[in-house]
Amino acid sequence: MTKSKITRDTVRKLDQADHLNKFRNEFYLKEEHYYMDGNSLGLLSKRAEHTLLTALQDWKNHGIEGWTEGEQPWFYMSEKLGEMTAPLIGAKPHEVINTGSITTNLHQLLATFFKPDNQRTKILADELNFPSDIYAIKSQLELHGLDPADHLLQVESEDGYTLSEEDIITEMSEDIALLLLPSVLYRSGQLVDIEKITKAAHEKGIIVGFDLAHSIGALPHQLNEWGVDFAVWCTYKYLNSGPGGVGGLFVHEKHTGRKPGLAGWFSSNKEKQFDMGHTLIPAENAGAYQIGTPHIMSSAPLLGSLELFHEAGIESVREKSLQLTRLMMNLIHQELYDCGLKIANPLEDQHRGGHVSLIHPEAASICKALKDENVVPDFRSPNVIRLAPIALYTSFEDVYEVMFILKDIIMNEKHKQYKNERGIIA
Ligand SMILES: Cc1ncc(COP(=O)(O)O)c(C=O)c1O
Ligand SMILES: Nc1c(O)cccc1C(=O)C[C@H](N)C(=O)O
Repeated sequence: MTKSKITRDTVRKLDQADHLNKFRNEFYLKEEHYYMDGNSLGLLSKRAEHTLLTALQDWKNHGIEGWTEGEQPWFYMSEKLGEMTAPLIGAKPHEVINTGSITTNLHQLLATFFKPDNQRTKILADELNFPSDIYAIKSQLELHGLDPADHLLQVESEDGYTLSEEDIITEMSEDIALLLLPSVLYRSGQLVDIEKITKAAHEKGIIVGFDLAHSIGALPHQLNEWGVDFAVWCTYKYLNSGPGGVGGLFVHEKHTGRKPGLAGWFSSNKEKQFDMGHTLIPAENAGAYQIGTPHIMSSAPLLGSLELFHEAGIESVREKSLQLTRLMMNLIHQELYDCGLKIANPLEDQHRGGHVSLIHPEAASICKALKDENVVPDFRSPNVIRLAPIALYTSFEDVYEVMFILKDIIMNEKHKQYKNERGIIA
């Protein structure tokens, strides 16, 4: 933690020295408004707006021919997005495709990779993962006639917020077929060591999948080098593709040719697709794991959004993100030490993702008070306030302002006028 006092002057100097500062103008930010929820839904950029409008224009100008004509031909958009995403996750272009959502892609890849046999019938996961992932695992087990109560193992958390990598490795027994973990835990923001876990699982003959929802666009990955078997993610968080934006998936090239568990005509080799045969000839790349017609209007914004990541560079994004979250934690130590807040995310750079996670017994009412003061946090039941300063559009001075607004709310008990319970969307 820093020793010298952080002042407004300190943070202004950080903003002046910030070479990502120029990207702020690319986004629709409201004046005097502090958006700290880009880990749930990122903000609209002008580039994303432009590529979405271009898709509409292509439809207007070309009708059905838009599949192959126009500025952004729809037939190849999922592959193009995959290519553009590959550098963000350390993948080869043919290992990535944008399609579906996290949950549907997870169903697809569990159907593809989970092949219980006499020896291996179990899936290893953790008790802190997002519910949808666990629901998908349970339904896939049931489709195989396996009872989740016996065949789903969930690594327990000691503190209710973080996982011990050693505990995960200890659970890797001979009867486990597949391991699924989040890269960054959605509540606490803990970053799991993907390389270490993958290596340990492979030594035990276990297939490894990761849910990158809370790390893609916030930090770099090396999925190909680390040998991860498959991964899924959404693009509406740090990648700013908009609500319901297209998801993505990665299948390591060592699995090229593996038959998709859930086939559809968009799993086809593109040259053969319109032969309309009843025997699927799958694409020879990650495209094989698509199912049906791509959702073009939910994919097009990502084209523009990814341009920004290419210009900024994911290493620089991570560097600034760490600086922002470190500043936030330092200000908590300096200004909010007696506000009853506890930092739930790991403090070390190599163990935390892109958001800061604060625990407070009145977290729900504090979040409501923050919203009324033009700060957008999010609340996760029962007691977590998540704050995500985003490298491409949050300034250091924004973080400073937010911390003083939070201090004022708690010290002056402004949150007491709100009910300490969640809203419908938390
Ligand atoms: C870790 C994680 N997994 C899964 C989901 C669900 O994703 P989707 O609704 O896009 O399928 C989310 C967020 O909604 C998430 O944060
Ligand atoms: N996917 C969401 C949605 O459809 C509505 C509201 C929020 C979300 C989210 O993405 C929540 C997010 N995954 C989380 O970490 O809590």
